[in-house]
This record gives sequence, structure tokens and C-alpha cells, in this order.
Amino acid sequence: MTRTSRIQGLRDLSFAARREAVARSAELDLDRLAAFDPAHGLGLDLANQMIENVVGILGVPLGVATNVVVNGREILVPMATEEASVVAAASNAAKIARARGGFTTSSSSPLMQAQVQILGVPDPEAGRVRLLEARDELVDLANAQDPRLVELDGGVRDVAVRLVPTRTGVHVVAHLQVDVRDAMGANAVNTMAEAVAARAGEIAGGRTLMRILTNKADLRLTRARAVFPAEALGGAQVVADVVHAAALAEADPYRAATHNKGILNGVSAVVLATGNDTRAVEAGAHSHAVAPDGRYTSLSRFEQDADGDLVGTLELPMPVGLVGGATTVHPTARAAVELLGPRSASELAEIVVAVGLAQNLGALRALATEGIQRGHMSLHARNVASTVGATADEVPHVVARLVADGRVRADHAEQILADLRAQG
Ligand SMILES: CC(C)(COP(=O)([O-])OP(=O)([O-])OC[C@H]1O[C@@H](n2cnc3c(N)ncnc32)[C@H](O)[C@@H]1OP(=O)([O-])[O-])[C@@H](O)C(=O)NCCC(=O)NCCSC(=O)C[C@@](C)(O)CC(=O)[O-]
Ligand SMILES: NC(=O)C1=CN([C@@H]2O[C@H](COP(=O)(O)OP(=O)(O)OC[C@H]3O[C@@H](n4cnc5c(N)ncnc54)[C@H](OP(=O)(O)O)[C@@H]3O)[C@@H](O)[C@H]2O)C=CC1
Repeated sequence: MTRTSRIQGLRDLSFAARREAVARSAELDLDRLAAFDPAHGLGLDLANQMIENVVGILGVPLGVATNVVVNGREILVPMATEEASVVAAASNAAKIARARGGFTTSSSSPLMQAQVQILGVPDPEAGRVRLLEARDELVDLANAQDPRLVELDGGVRDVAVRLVPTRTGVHVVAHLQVDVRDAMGANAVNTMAEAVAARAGEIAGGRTLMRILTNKADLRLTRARAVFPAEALGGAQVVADVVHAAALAEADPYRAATHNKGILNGVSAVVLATGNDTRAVEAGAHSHAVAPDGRYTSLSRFEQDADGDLVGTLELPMPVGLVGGATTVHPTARAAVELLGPRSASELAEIVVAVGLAQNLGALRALATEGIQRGHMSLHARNVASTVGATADEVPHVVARLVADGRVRADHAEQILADLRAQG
């Protein structure tokens, strides 16, 4: 069979059959996904190497989004999330997009920046220029810290210097701009920043304080674009209403925060599944959501195209890696990366942003039509049933009644469960 992300009825299979269907459709040996089984996932010994004072392991459900096509490549996307309906919504939106070829993506070079803060420079303007004159010296000093990265065609690309007025005076802030190739890059650039800090302070003529990566990764941008046909969305009115919904998110920070949270539902789930740093990605996303005039706004845009279809675009800083961090250590994250099969960190970043766009459209379509409760709450009902103590056999009965009654609430679930048990 040829590789496909279109697996109908995946939701109806057992765990084992789902894993088999996913492996088959991804043209992977099933063994490569063995770590998706908790018994073969992260163990306590390894967890104890990863963080401090380990007392246990928190399990998070890992689902697979179907229907995703990125730059013509069929991709089954592992998503780690505790929230019901996220995987279903991403799969649903990706299904709508695939009719027009799925998602088209692009990326800048994988440039991360570290900041070196220099205080007490008496002549900050001249200090800035002295640092720029010493560019080559600083670049060589930084690159000497990571010869392997340089061998891989990465390393420092440039030095920039900013003067930042603060309440404790003007700070001279030097930026090392580093091509980190397939790494997320934090450790790599922090090492470089610490190595050049003393010399940079000397050159600027001040005292060096902090030397650390910035999570405003605005030189490492990834974009996704997709066309969602009007017919599949439910017609021209739905296209117009999604555009209205997106317009409010652009104009109103209260709506923008929720809109962007919807995007991050998808983004963070893939970032976590691949063992990458969710906080770094989320910090980068929110910093990118601040418009030049200082307003917090939406990260995506939706328009009607010349054919009357909906076109969505999303641009995000996307500092994810394939080497380093938990990605190389955590067995389940390694299996997740195997399933995605990216050839570079940029390709991984592009899949993540495509899923963010799908997630956004999935939520907007629901919000612009029937509202969020029907689809989301009918899936969330399983949580509610479990919360009140329903067994695996009882859950489907309780869920069916909760949804039919339109009251997905714990007190009602308790009553349904009591009735069910009374009936024997
Ligand atoms: C939930 C759906 C998809 C149902 O939508 P539906 O039309 O009832 O679904 P369907 O049963 O007709 O299936 C359509 C496709 O959806 C997928 N699908 C559908 N159900 C499942 C399932 N159980 N398991 C796996 N996949 C599922 C699946 O891909 C399926 O096609 P197939 O590939 O099977 O041919 C829809 O109502 C929806 O997308 N709702 C939006 C849900 C959402 O956005 N949830 C996020 C949480 S809410 C939130 O946190 C953020 C928010 C919303 O506030 C952000 C914002 O405000 O912008
Ligand atoms: N503010 C933040 O966001 C911060 C985040 N972190 C954490 O930093 C971690 C990520 O740091 P990161 O620097 O990516 O990880 P690592 O330092 O673990 O990995 C990067 C290193 O891997 C080596 N390498 C091997 N192959 C490649 C390749 N193809 N491309 C690039 N490098 C390669 C390089 O050098 P070599 O072989 O010489 O080592 C490189 O320096 C995350 O866990 C994150 O949570 C840490 C501090 C702050």
C-alpha cells in the first residue's frame, strides 16, 4: 500500500489495531512504534536522568491526527494532549484542506539569537559601533565553542547590537545570531553567549550581566497556508463568518488570546509529542502575536480567495529540534519523530505550524456554525463519565445519554450511572 494519512474509522479500532493501521499507513515497521505502548515508553530510571527529585511519571494521552498533507507529503501526526476534541478537530480540518492539496509551508533559516546585556557603558552609541567593528572576533570566539555545529554548516551568522532604554539606564544588548541547524539551539547559543560575554563587555566598555537565549525567535519563522473549499466548509456563509470571526481576533485582544490558544492546542500537542520545549514555542508564539503598534493580536489570517474559498495562513517562530533535549532521550518522542519522518528540524517546524493552522480552522468553523459545545462536549463527555466512576463498559452508555440529553455535567452523569447500575 502507498503511504497515506487518510485512515477511515481509526477511532473505532482497538489500541493495538490503531497502532497497526498507523504503522501500515506510514509504511513503517510496527516495531518502530513500540514505545507508543506505555510499557515500552519512558521508565523511571530514564525519567530520573531527565529531571530532579523524580517520584513518578505523568501519562498524557497520545493520539494521531489523520488526513494531514504537507507539501504533498502524507503525514500521520502524533499529538500529546489532555484535551478532548483537539485531535478530532485537527483531523477534521485537515480532511477539508486535503481536497485542495493540504498545507503548503515554508521556513526561514533556523536562526536563534542569544543576548548579552552590557551595563554602564558611558558612550552607548559608540559602544554599539565598537562591538560591530569587532564582529569577526566575536563570531570566531563563539564558533570555537561548537565546532561540530560549524562542521554541519551551522554557527554564528551575524552580530547585532541594540540600545535598550530601561528604568536603570541605557543597556547595550549584543545579539549573536546563530544557525542551529537541527537543534532547538538553546544550549548551543547559551554556551556561545557565555563564552563571548566578557570580551563583549570589554569592547563595549561596560559590565556584562545576563547572557542567554531570547525566546522571541523572530529570525526562525515558519509559515503554513491552506485553502479550505467553501462547499466542504458548509457554504459561502460559513466562509464569510469564519472571516468575521478571524477579524475580531485581529482587532480584539480578548478574542485574540482565545484564538491563539486554539492554534496552540495543535502546536503544543505536536511539540510535546516530539519531546520539544512547549514553553519555548509558546513564549515565541505570544511574542510574535504583538503587532508593531504594541497590540496583542491573532497569529493567523483568514480571507476569501478569488474562487470564494477560504484561505488561511499562519506564521510562527518555531524553535523545535530533532537533536538534543528530550527528543533524543525520550523513547516515545523518538517514535513520534519516526512516525512524522521529518528530514530536518525545519521540516518538523513546518508540520507543527500546519497542524496549528488546521486546529485553528477546526475551532473557527465550529464557532462560526453550530458553536463549540456539540462536537467538543460530546467528546469531553467521556471524561465526565470516567470522573464519576463509570467503568470502560459503562462509559459508552453514560456518554450516549449525556449527549442525547444535551447536559454534559457530572451531576447528571452520576444520575445516569446510578440508573444504569440499578437496571443491572
Ligand atoms: C469534534 C468535531 C471534529 C466533530 O465534527 P463532526 O462533523 O461531527 O465529525 P464527523 O464525525 O463527521 O467526522 C469528520 C472528521 O472529523 C474527525 N473526527 C471526528 N470525530 C472524531 C473522533 N471522535 N475521533 C477521531 N476523529 C474524529 C475525522 O477525521 C472525521 O473524518 P474521517 O477521517 O473519519 O473521515 C467538530 O465538532 C470540531 O472540529 N469541533 C471543534 C473542536 C475544537 O476545536 N476543540 C478544541 C478544544 S476547544 C478550545 O480549547 C479552543 C477554542 C475553541 O476556544 C479556540 C477558539 O475559540 O478559537
Ligand atoms: N530559554 C529557553 O528556551 C531554554 C531552553 N533550554 C533547553 O535547551 C534544550 C535544547 O537545546 P539544544 O541546544 O537544542 O540541545 P543540545 O545542546 O542538547 O543539542 C545541540 C547540539 O547537538 C549537536 N548536534 C548534532 N547534530 C546536530 C545537527 N544536525 N544540528 C544541530 N546540532 C547538532 C551540536 O553540537 P555538539 O555535538 O558539539 O554538542 C549542538 O550544539 C531544550 O531541552 C530546552 O528545553 C535551555 C535553556 C534555556
